[in-house]
Amino acid sequence: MNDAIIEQLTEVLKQRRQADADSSYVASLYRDGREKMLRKVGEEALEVVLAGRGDDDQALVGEVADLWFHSMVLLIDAGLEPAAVLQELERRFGTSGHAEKAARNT
Ligand SMILES: N=c1c2ncn([C@@H]3O[C@H](COP(=O)(O)OP(=O)(O)OP(=O)(O)O)[C@@H](O)[C@H]3O)c2ncn1[C@@H]1O[C@H](COP(=O)(O)O)[C@@H](O)[C@H]1O
Repeated sequence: MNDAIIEQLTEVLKQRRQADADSSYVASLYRDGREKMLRKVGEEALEVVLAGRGDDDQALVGEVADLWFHSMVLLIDAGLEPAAVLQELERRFGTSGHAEKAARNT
């Protein structure tokens, strides 16, 4: 498995800002703008929900990959680094969700 895929894909997604929308799907998302990206994220999230109700493991993995991919494009379009999400997960690592929520309410 390629552990560096998020980093590598991030570089490709940034390079695609200069690419031709006719030959690059990512460039076509940048061209079509934020609303198109948000619509894709919403669609892919729904597809994750539908696949999660089914029993096709590969379909679920594929839909989550589509959601992660489109979320990465959104983050880059917003001037953020996908790695920031990894850092946030790392920051949360080891803190129980219940404990974190209780700390928020005190
Ligand atoms: N990981 C992905 C990736 N995952 C999903 N997709 C595309 O996301 C699109 C969305 O899937 P849908 O089923 O919703 O497609 P659709 O109905 O054709 O989409 P719409 O017409 O509704 O926009 C499909 O065209 C998929 O091919 C991706 N396209 C690109 N990448 C990566 O991005 C790189 C750059 O891609 P290009 O910019 O196209 O060269 C590629 O080398 C890959 O590494």
